[in-house]
Parts: sequence; C-alpha cells; structure tokens
Amino acid sequence: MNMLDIRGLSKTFIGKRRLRVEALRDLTLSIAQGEIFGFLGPNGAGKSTTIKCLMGLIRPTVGTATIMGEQIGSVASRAKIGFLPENPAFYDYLTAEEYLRFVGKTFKMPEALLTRRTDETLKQLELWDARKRPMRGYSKGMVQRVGLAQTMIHDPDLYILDEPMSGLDPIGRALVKDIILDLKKRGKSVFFSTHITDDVEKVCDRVGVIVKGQLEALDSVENIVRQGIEGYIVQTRLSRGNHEALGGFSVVRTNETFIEYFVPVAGFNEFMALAGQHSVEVTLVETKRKDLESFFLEIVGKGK
Ligand SMILES: Nc1ncnc2c1ncn2[C@@H]1O[C@H](COP(=O)(O)OP(=O)(O)OP(=O)(O)O)[C@@H](O)[C@H]1O
Repeated sequence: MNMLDIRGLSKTFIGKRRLRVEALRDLTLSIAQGEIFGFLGPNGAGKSTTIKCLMGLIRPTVGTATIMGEQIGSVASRAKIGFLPENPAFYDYLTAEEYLRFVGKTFKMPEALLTRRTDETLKQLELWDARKRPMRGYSKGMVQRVGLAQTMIHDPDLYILDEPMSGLDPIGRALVKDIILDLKKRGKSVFFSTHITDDVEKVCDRVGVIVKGQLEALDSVENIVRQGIEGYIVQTRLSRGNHEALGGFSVVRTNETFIEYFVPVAGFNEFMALAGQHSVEVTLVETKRKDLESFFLEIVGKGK
C-alpha cells in the first residue's frame, strides 16, 4: 500500500469579485514507503494548497486522496501524519517541553512514552537547553525546530512538511536535512514542499515540479541528474602531443601545464581517438552536468 495516493486533485478558489484562481489542477501522484519526495515549485505554484487539501484544512474542488488507505480529512488519516504548516504559530507562553507534551496528549500517547519521546525529540532538534523557557523568547530558527519537533512526537510513518527549511540559517538547514535522512533510514516517508532545488538534490528520492497548479515534471532525482549530462571537461597535458589535432573542440581553460576542452557527449569517442593518434596525454575527465536548478528553471520558464 502507498503511504499517500493523490488522484486528480484540483482546487479552484473564488476570490474577490468572484475571480476564479485555479490553484491546483488535476494532481495525481503517489508516495511509497520510505520515500522522500520533494514538491518543488516557485511562489504561488500551489504547494500549500495541495498540503492544505491533504490535511483536510480545505476541501478539494475535485479529486480524492488517501493516506495509508484513509480518506484525507478524516481523524484516522490525521493521526498517521506528522504535519508542519508553512507558518507555524504556537501558544508562545508555553515552553517547548510543555507544548510537545500537549501535542503528544492530543495523540493520546501514554505518559511514559510521551515523556521518553519528548526528551528524545527535544535533544534531536537541539532544543534541550531551551526546553524550560517560554517559546515567546525563541529565535525564528528555534520556533521552526519546535514545529518540526511536534511532527515527530508521536513517531508517525508519514511526514507532510510545508517548507521545513524556510527561515533557517545554514546550520539549521543542515540539521533539518539530517533529520529527514534519519527518518528515511528508519523507513519513514516524507513529502515536503520547497522552492529551493538544493534541498531537493541533497535529500530527495523523487521530485515533482509544480508550476501554476500543474505538475510539470515527476521523476527520480537520479534520473534528472543523469539525463542532465551535457558533456565532459577533458584535461590534457600541454607539453605532450599535437594539440592542433583537437582544434575542433572548444578550450575552456588553459595554463602553463594543462589545456581543458569541453567535449560534448556525442564527440567523446572522436576526441579520445584523436588524442590517442596525436599523443595528447589525457590527465582528467570530469562530467559536466546540468544541475537540478537549471532543470527547475527550464520547467518554470516553459510554464510561464
Ligand atoms: N484562500 C485563497 N483564496 C484565493 N486564492 C488563494 C487562496 N489560497 C491560495 N490562493 C492562490 O492559489 C495559488 C497557489 O497558492 P499556494 O499558497 O498554494 O502557493 P505555494 O506554491 O504554496 O506558494 P509559496 O511558495 O509562495 O508559499 C496562488 O495564486 C494563491 O494566490
């Protein structure tokens, strides 16, 4: 059974002066157990709308979705998820420890388990030293970490996180990435939204790119990166062989020891044959690939 199954989900908002906004159009996708899925899209693409539908906070106009077999919006489906909203707001007169205990109680966790999980989670999110302080004195990064902590307290199998790295400094981002990877190791599934490609490249198995409410691409990160091979940077020793024979290839860099050529994928065999025939010594070959960022920008560009 899939952890998450979305079938033809659409949401149209009727705004001021009865203006229609098609925030989400016919979204279909599934998340398998143990999968980390990045839902990537620019601002206003429909990421939060999707997540709000999955959490039962708004009703889809058309379509359905199930979470481990339970209909979205049902109490049974909500109990199976760790959910981080886009801009979490807490009862800030509570301490992190009190708040986590409060959340755990809403999941009806038994006392001994709740105490153990509260301590573990506070430590994992590096909130242990601040656990007895009211959250109103917390920095933005600490509040975001409490947000993540409350998703983990009941140790759910599926995490739905709306921009979990937003507002965090590089250390905070690295911590969140480590936590997501740790969840994966423990067989958990994560669906998270972001507009930052680097977050996806580092932690995700698969990515869906959404633009203007439409899913424009859905593939494994590995495939995207592999398909993005543009060619090779081949380094050769300047003092060896007849470099004129390689005049058909563009030189990308040169210094007193080496000349580096850009060799397109289709020209690689020819380059190596010519280098061999003319005694040019090849010292290094590096793959030149389009990164996920370029892939994302291309898709967003097409969607405009
Ligand atoms: N309650 C609402 N009423 C009218 N339009 C809405 C409502 N909520 C969202 N929208 C519109 O739906 C579209 C998608 O918004 P959504 O918040 O889902 O985007 P997003 O991908 O999460 O963006 P961001 O990265 O900026 O958070 C936008 O055009 C937005 O203005």
